[in-house]
Order: sequence, then structure tokens, then C-alpha cells
Amino acid sequence: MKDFKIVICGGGSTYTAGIVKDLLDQSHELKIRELWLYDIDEERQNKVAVVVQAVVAQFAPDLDVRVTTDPAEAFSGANFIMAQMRVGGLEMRVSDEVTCLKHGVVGQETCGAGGMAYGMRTIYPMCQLVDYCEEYAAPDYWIVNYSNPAAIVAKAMHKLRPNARILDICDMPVEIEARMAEILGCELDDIEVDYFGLNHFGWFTSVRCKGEDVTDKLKAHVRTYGYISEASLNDSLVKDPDWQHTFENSATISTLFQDYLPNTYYQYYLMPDSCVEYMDINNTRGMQVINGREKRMFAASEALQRGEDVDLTQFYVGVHGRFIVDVVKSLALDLRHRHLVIVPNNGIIENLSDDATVEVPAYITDRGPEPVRVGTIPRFYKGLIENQDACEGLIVEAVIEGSYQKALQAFTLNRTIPSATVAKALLDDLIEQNKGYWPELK
Ligand SMILES: NC(=O)c1ccc[n+]([C@@H]2O[C@H](COP(=O)([O-])OP(=O)(O)OC[C@H]3O[C@@H](n4cnc5c(N)ncnc54)[C@H](O)[C@@H]3O)[C@@H](O)[C@H]2O)c1
Ligand SMILES: O=P(O)(O)OC[C@H]1O[C@H](O[C@H]2[C@H](O)[C@@H](O)[C@@H](O)O[C@@H]2CO)[C@H](O)[C@@H](O)[C@@H]1O
Ligand SMILES: [Mn+2]
Repeated sequence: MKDFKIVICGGGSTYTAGIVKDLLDQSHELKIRELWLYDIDEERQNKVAVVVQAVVAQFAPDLDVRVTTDPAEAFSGANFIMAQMRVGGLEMRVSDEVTCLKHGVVGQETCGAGGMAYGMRTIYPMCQLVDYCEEYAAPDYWIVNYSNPAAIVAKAMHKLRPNARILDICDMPVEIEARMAEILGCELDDIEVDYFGLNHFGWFTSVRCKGEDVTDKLKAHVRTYGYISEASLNDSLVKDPDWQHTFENSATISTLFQDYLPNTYYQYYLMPDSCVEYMDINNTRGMQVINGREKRMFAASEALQRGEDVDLTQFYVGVHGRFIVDVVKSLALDLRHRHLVIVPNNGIIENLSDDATVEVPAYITDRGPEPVRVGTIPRFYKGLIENQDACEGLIVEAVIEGSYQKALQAFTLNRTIPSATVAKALLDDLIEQNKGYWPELK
């Protein structure tokens, strides 16, 4: 049986313990030779590593988890690199959110100006990760990337590192499929979808449950209740009021546009006014994560170091860990499982340009994804997607060329920003806030 060196890049992430639990759950199929955590922040990673060691002690006591900030050590001979870096940390997430809200526009991690700011911080650190892997990793390495904003990261890597063995993914559609399974009373594994769009900007065109077409049944439910059902109220993610609100908001969008079922992230683009009204500048999502998920992780680390018992199940939330492990497993073992992934369009959606960065179903082989052809899409959806893809493309070009004008064009095109003058004032503030992270824009 083949075995693999697996590296988690962004080892200090609040998600690491959950991902490791899912790796261990599936280690009878995906055999682990070595497991490494790599981060640029030694202190943070060491705290998270204490929790990870506790997970490993419970499920695979013979596995020796290695922890490092040395890229040569981490990536030498690596087969799979799971990337989840947050460039600028949660502190810069909050800074983006607050700056946007001060200008009266959506302040969000991956959507609107917050997403563009985060993208401008992340492009070059991701290039560096690719370069480390090209230098040190096994020749057939795969980076499976969660690092956000995945749409901009993917587009930038396709342009700047076209030969990199990197596959960008997002767990949001799978999490929506989990809600669909709850609505239908079936298992997540019973669900298969057709889907097209960009990352955090897509639509489910058809849903099957054990082969039966359940699209209309789901549409009727979602128009009334969003993606929430009785069963989902027990789900650990839905218990978070912010996520419950997000899943509920899909009711409005699927009532207004009944062709397809929306990705939850459309709330920020199609209902930006009500999102701004809902957001609280004194309690942004980033602040909630710092005071919630991050605080619980650090508290658990300290308690474990004091020799106390900790409930580790609090870190196994949602489909996040399982999804990335499923994708790695399909790449490693050539399983050809069908997953949604983010790839260059190249004709998949016929009436979009080849260099659009689309999210579509693909069969995952050991040579990479084999995307499923979508065909042509109707004008409304095409218009939305082309506008957003142009916006994300301009951000990538702004970073590469150091172009203020292209950044301003991107901000102006974005649906969450009402005018060119708001775009300029906000961009100027974000430049100040992002000093040391963004390239200089001239
Ligand atoms: N694609 C998806 O659907 C999806 C889902 C959930 C989270 N995410 C993303 O996963 C990432 C982690 O989220 P989190 O909330 O756990 O963040 P976090 O801040 O808790 O952890 C991120 C870690 O990345 C590290 N890091 C920063 N720059 C790095 C670099 N250049 N190289 C290596 N490590 C670096 C930080 O030191 C930190 O330990 C974020 O990018 C988040 O947006 C994506
Ligand atoms: O606001 P956060 O940090 O809680 O979440 C932001 C991320 O949200 C999505 O990921 C969800 C995921 O859908 C779900 O499976 C579960 O595991 O929680 C995740 C985080 O709450 C989204 O897909 C990511 O891109 C965001 O980073
Ligand atoms: Mn996502």
C-alpha cells in the first residue's frame, strides 16, 4: 500500500485539529508516512500543535507529528500539501471588515472589498509556497488549497505559476449539500449536484439524491426556509447564529431567481444593503472568530498543557476536514470521485472566456481534475459572473503590475460597492491599513 508525506501549511490554523482528525479517520485508505505542520508563526503553531497531539494520541498514538517553521524540512519529499494560510491573520480580517463598514459597504472575509484586500495580501505568499514545493517536494506533489480568497488565489496561481500542481477548493457548496441532505432526510454521500459559477459565486443547477432528481423539491423548501430545516438546527455549524442567518438568507435569493439554487455567498452580492444593516462594526465576523473559535483553541491548548481533560469534539465542526481529505484521497489513489473544484474555464462554460476561474464538478484523478462540461449559461448568470471574474482578474493584474488604476477599476466593478467615489475612498483607506502586505500601487 502506498504511503504519503502530508504537510499542513498554516499549521497554526484554527482548523488544523479538525483536519487531522479527518486524516486519521481515513488513514486506513490514505496511509500516512509522515505528518508535518508548517507555519511562519512558531508560537501560534506550537499552541495548536498541543491540541493536534492530543487528537493524534487518541486516534493514532504511533504517529509522530512533526512541527516546523523551516520550509526545507517541511516540504522535502512531500506528496500532499494542504494549504490554509491566512495572510495578515485574523487581525487583518477585522481591519478589512471595519474599514469597509466605515464606508457603509459589506465588510467580509472573501467578498467585496474585504475579499479583494485579502487577495492582494495573499498572492505572493502563495507563490512562495508553490516555489517551496517545486524546490523541495516530490515531483508529483499536489497542493490542495483552502487559503482564501480562493477565487483570487486560484486566478493568480493560474497566471503566475501555470505549471504548479495546485488544486483550489472550497467547502461551502459541500456544507450546503449537507443542509440539503438534512432537508431531504438522507446522507450527504447520497447527494450529487450539477453546479457552475465562480468561487463563493455559484449556482446549483440540479440536485440528485440516490439518483432521483430532487431539485424542485429543494427549491420549494429553500424559497420558504432557506437551507434551514428542523434537522439542521442540531448541526454544530448552524448553531452559530451568523451561519444560521446566512443559510436563511438564501430564501430571498431563491424566491427572486428561481432557475437555480444559490450559493449562500450570493447574499453579499445580491443583498449588500441588508448585509450591511445586519453587520455590526463592533462585533464583526472576524471579532466573533477571535472571541470564539480562536479563544477556545488557545484555552484547550493551555488546559492540555496543565494536564487537564479537554473535549476535542468541539474542533470537529462541519464538513471542512472531511472534504479536503476526500479530495487528497481521490488524487492520491486515483479514485475519480466527483467534487466541486476551482479551475481555469478553458471551454467548460462555453460562453465564458477561457481564462475565467470557474467552480464546477470534476472527477479527481491522480493526474488532477477532469472537469465536467457545463455548456452555455443564460445571460443573467453570465453577466453576473463576467462582472465578478473581471473584478477578480483586475485585482490579480493590479498586484502583478502595481497598478492603482486597475485596483480602482476592480473596486468600482464590484457589486458590493455603490460608486467610483466610494471605491476610491475605500481603496485609499485599505492601502493605508495594508502597508507592508500589499505591493506599492502607483
Ligand atoms: N476555501 C474554503 O472554503 C475555506 C474554508 C475555511 C477556511 N478557509 C481559509 O483557511 C485559512 C485558515 O483559516 P483560519 O480561520 O483557521 O485562520 P488562522 O488565522 O487561524 O490560521 C491561519 C494560519 O496561517 C498562518 N500563515 C499566515 N501566512 C502564512 C504563510 N505565508 N505560510 C504559512 N502559514 C501562514 C498563520 O500564522 C496562521 O497560523 C484562511 O485562509 C481561511 O480563509 C478556507
Ligand atoms: O467566518 P468563519 O471563519 O467561521 O468562516 C469563513 C469560511 O466559511 C466557509 O467555510 C465554512 C464551511 O462552509 C463549513 O464547512 C464549516 O467547516 O465552517 C467553515 C467556516 O465556518 C467558507 O467556505 C470559507 O471560504 C470561509 O473561510
Ligand atoms: Mn470557501
